[in-house]
Amino acid sequence: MGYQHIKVPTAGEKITVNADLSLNVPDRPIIPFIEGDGIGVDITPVMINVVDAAVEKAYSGAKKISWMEIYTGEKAAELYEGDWFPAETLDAIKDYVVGIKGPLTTPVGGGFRSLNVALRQELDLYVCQRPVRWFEGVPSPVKEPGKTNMVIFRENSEDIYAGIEWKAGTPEADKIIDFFQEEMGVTKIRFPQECGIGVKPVSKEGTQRLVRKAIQYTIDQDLPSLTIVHKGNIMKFTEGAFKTWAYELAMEEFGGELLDGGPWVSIKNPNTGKDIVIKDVIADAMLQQVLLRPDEYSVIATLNLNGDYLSDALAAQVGGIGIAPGANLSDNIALFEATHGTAPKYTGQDKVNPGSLILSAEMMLRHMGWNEAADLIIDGMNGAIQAKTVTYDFERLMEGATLLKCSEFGDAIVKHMA
Ligand SMILES: NC(=O)C1=CN([C@@H]2O[C@H](COP(=O)(O)OP(=O)(O)OC[C@H]3O[C@@H](n4cnc5c(N)ncnc54)[C@H](OP(=O)(O)O)[C@@H]3O)[C@@H](O)[C@H]2O)C=CC1
Ligand SMILES: O=C(O)CCC(=O)C(=O)O
Ligand SMILES: [Mg+2]
Repeated sequence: MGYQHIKVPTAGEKITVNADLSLNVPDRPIIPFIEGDGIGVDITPVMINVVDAAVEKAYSGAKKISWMEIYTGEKAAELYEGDWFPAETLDAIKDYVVGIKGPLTTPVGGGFRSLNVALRQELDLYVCQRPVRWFEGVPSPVKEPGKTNMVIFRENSEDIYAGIEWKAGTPEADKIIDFFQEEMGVTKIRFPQECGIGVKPVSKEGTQRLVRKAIQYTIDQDLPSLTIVHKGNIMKFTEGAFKTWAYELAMEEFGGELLDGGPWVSIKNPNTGKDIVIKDVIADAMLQQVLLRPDEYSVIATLNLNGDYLSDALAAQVGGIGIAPGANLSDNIALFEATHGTAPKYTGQDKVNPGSLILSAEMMLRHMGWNEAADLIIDGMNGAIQAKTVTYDFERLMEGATLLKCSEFGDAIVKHMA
């Protein structure tokens, strides 16, 4: 395919997807990447160096990634004459099926809508998978951070996060308010004048495709429980329905049985014969549960906004969003990205922690079946942290640590690859 600005590497081949959704990964796959705005300029080159070093060390030249830069955000706007979200970026991700991105800026309270959310929506990347684990030695605000080991499955296409909203005072907002009041009998809009309106779509299909992935992951990884997190006591037909549909799926597709009359459900792991408990917790209570009793939670399935809040909160528990990785997944496309944003005050200072994006790349290598290279990244990360050679976010909380720049932390990870 001919692109306007994307330069396809001359060496390398596409990863392709088989009918059973497994991947064919050539020894020289072309991987598209978006550098990202703000600190993207700092962390993305470091991520690429670390991944290249791990792949070289693991396979001695027999495998190598051909990186292909694609553009969204500020860099795209410069290159594509004001187009922040070029169509060929989407084409490239669809075509190459595995990619990685740095963070992208979203203005608050006006301006354009989130490009991160737009990528998820346009590519129907309906799972946002965010693992939360502690690396020994990382400073944490809790006493026993090692007890926090969870994987969040955040619904990535629906909810109030879909961006269906109208500004206060516009004819559109007034029209919706009139409709609610005059045709739907709504009397609870406290101040109908100058009132913004947002819509929260939550569907059975959207819920169940997310929960199906979360349950399958719990089975495949031989984990003990899945917790549905919702605010269904208040938002009955959106968050409450999410809970109901999640339990229904566990019963209907995974042979679940009610525990003590329900609503908790038990399913059997078909691979190990062990029981898996499917339970639910209301979202506000969950925020205190994960702090006080983290070892009772393993896999979490939740709605888009809850998942956004919970992933930053849990990241803080194990050392902060400097090392919180993530993946956006559809059935055949995977776009990996850090949990954090563009941290604009640090742009270009070679200062921030590249760990989040590096660990996102580690997830990408596992997705590709390159586990040896992924293992080296984990070894390198462990080694750099245990040597107390870390970026500012850890250094300021550790005793006797050496402060490294972003790029130097990347070098330390490479040095400590076993
Ligand atoms: N997926 C994406 O691309 C995302 C994009 N965004 C966007 O990013 C922009 C900025 O958002 P903001 O709310 O400030 O959140 P950020 O996640 O960008 O930053 C908040 C704080 O988190 C810490 N932090 C973030 N990244 C790192 C890192 N790599 N290493 C160490 N510390 C880090 C810093 O803390 P400290 O000040 O203590 O040093 C920083 O000030 C917004 O436009 C937002 O929409 C936000 C989230 C996700
Ligand atoms: O798109 C954005 O700007 C923010 C997204 C975000 O916070 C997230 O997905 O975790
Ligand atoms: Mg977030």
